[in-house]
Amino acid sequence: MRDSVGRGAAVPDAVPRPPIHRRGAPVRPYDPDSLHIYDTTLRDGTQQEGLSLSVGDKLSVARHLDDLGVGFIEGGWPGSNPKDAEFFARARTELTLSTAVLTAFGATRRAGRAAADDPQVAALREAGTPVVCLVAKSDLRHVERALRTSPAENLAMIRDTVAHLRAEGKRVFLDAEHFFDGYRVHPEYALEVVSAAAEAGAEVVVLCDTNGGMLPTRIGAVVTEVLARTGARLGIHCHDDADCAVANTLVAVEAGVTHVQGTANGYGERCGNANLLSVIAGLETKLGRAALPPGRLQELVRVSHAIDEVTNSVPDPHRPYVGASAFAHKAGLHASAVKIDPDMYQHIDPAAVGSDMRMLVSELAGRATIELKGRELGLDLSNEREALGRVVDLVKEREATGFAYEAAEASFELLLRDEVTGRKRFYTLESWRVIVEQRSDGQVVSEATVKLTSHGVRHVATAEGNGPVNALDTALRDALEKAYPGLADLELVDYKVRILDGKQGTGAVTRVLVGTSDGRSRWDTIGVDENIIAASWSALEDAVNFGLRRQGERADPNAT
Ligand SMILES: CC(=O)SCCNC(=O)CCNC(=O)[C@H](O)C(C)(C)COP(=O)(O)OP(=O)(O)OC[C@H]1O[C@@H](n2cnc3c(N)ncnc32)[C@H](O)[C@@H]1OP(=O)(O)O
Ligand SMILES: CC(=O)C(=O)O
Repeated sequence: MRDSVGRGAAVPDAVPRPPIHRRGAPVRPYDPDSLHIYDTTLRDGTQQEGLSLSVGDKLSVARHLDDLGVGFIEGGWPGSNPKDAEFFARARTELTLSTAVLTAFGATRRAGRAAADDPQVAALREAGTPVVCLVAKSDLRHVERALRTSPAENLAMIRDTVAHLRAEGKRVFLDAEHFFDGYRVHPEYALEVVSAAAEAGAEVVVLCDTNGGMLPTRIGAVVTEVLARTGARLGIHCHDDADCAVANTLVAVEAGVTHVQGTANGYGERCGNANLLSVIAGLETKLGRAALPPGRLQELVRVSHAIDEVTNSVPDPHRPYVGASAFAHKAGLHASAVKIDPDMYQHIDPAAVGSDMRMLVSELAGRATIELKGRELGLDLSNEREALGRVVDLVKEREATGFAYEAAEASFELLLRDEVTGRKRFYTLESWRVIVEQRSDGQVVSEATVKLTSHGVRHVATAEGNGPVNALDTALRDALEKAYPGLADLELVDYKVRILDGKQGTGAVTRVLVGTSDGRSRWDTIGVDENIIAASWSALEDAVNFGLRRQGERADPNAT
């Protein structure tokens, strides 16, 4: 066998592959003590620009995290502000955690002061949590320039504060701030910080990439060295400024850390923290480490979205594992392979994290895409090669004129069902008309008239609306409601317009997307035309037709 550049090198026929743990049970059993999953959403997560949580919100996020099964929830910095202090006070009576342990975060004592007399340390003591996480400087430059104290006093601040809190009966973790930057310039001092903390009784020393600029190779190498030279139990806390926080965290685990910190959805200061949800998924599905109690990984998507809801964040569809697009397939070639085996274009089984595979129909689709989409819609199209070809052609033709079916799945479903199960119509349209009138008092009113025939009866309806589309929608439904009273349940809930550049030589076209709800579910339809009202009409007609099909209404056999 020759290689692709013809060098004639021997290539083994079968390259042995490393095991992939993505479908089987984790290799190591769940043991929350041997691998700490430490969430800092309520502390570092709230350092994100634009994110501010009430005490009630914080309690609610804590419940979601506990539901997921993380080992530790850092509730905040009790010495920082009244809200965080109140959180810990209310947590005592209002928060019952089943898997997680609540922790309080704060700094070591101030320079030149006894730990017992430091008000900030007192707040940590009084927070009432069994665990305290201290932040300490481990970069000599920060000791000298930010703390403005001596290297020895910084070590004393660490020892005293850890020992004091241990004597108070607390478990202590220590976040070694700027560890990786400090280690590069003054490795011996950074190691002294780790040893000082561990010797004073810190259970875990957490190496922090505070500025988020590290790359995985560096993290792996430093963790290996620090473990070998200190023997301390190590943790990892990474920021995402170089877009490597999750990778850095996983590499640190492979190098031997047994405590990982991160935030839900990666919220956090500047570019955010390591997304703990991705870290958990990576640990479980790729490294064979059980990060959560059995059965909880399937809650990942739900918990991610629930926390987005509380924090008032728009879920990013492209988030790995939990985003709506994480297992959505658009390219026809991908779909053709996925049809044979979803593993061919998926790095894990979406069900493992509580997600689903989805097919996106667009101009990039092929027959396999449509067949799989049909399967999602309950249609077996495996023996419908010709119909599939027609649908692919229709989709491509229409998308070339401005349609975008991936945003309007209901319109696609109508198109597909028309092609494979036959047209189903509920009325014959005679005409529609809209008048927009400005009256002498300055008021602008819209009035629409729709004329149609359904089951042999002609209906004419005129309606006013606060705009031409609203008037048309009302008139269409008024006209049809006698034949189909169930239409009263439908409501137009979203309306979006986009002007698209025309193809060569033609004018610009308008794409209208309409969202409709029946109070239980929502569907999206599309219309495209040079005229905005005509585009809206098409989208409204699809919305009504889809609603009537969904309600199982009887079609009009004479409708055209
Ligand atoms: C890397 C991280 O993300 S760590 C978490 C950072 N989070 C926050 O800062 C949010 C909460 N912070 C706060 O509410 C306030 O900054 C407080 C209450 C902690 C302190 O407020 P202030 O007393 O007004 O001090 P200020 O914020 O200006 O400066 C921080 C002080 O802490 C000192 N400090 C910083 N790190 C440490 C440490 N690890 N141990 C002891 N002292 C420290 C600084 O030297 C500075 O001291 P100075 O007042 O003598 O100059
Ligand atoms: C402790 C912490 O949040 C950091 O070093 O980034």
